[in-house]
Amino acid sequence: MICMADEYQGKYKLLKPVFLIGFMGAGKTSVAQYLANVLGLASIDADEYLELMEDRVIADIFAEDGEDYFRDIETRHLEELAKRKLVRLIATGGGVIKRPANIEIMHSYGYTVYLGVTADEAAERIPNTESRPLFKNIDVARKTVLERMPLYEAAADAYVETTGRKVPDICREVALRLIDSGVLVKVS
Ligand SMILES: Nc1ncnc2c1ncn2[C@@H]1O[C@H](COP(=O)(O)OP(=O)(O)O)[C@@H](O)[C@H]1O
Ligand SMILES: O=C(O)C1=C[C@@H](OP(=O)(O)O)[C@@H](O)[C@H](O)C1
Ligand SMILES: [Mg+2]
Repeated sequence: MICMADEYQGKYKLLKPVFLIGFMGAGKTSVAQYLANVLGLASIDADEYLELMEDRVIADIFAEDGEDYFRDIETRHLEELAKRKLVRLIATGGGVIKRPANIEIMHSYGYTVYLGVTADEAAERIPNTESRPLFKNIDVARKTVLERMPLYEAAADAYVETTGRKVPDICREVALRLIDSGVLVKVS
């Protein structure tokens, strides 16, 4: 495994918000946390923020009010996070690309990194799908990945494959892509 710590220790800053996009289980939440810790960046998980603001877990929002309602509040909170003065690494929810307005928000304020994963590997990573109402089962997940693939691709400024790779290795590639694109810069 490639260890990021030695190469990347030090202070880095983001010049604009970075949005991690990709299917459920791609590792958006894990990669945002790991990268933020190693590089000393501010980060936030859009789903966790939404749950905090709404005082309900996502599974309950879907069960009580349905997906359209969830998507409306997802857009509202995404825009709010994108506009914040403190520039962050933002782990989005896997369905963020379903609304063109969300893609517009991410592109007008920041930079998107698409973390690719196969449905089969995502299912191995998240055997308990209770908190992810749209994962349902492997057949639905395979179909959803296929349907969403063109949306992720169209929305992506950069692409990093995660299948068969560990989080530190993925983070190293994400960091390199962000440095190459000029979005991530070293300050000391
Ligand atoms: N590269 C990886 N290899 C193995 N397990 C992973 C990897 N990335 C994430 N995981 C695990 O998969 C699960 C889902 O990861 P998470 O970061 O929540 O994905 P997402 O936010 O994209 O849905 C978690 O249990 C996490 O520890
Ligand atoms: O793909 C989706 O439609 C969703 C993904 C989830 O986030 P993760 O991708 O972090 O699991 C969460 O936003 C919600 O359950 C809907
Ligand atoms: Mg997540």
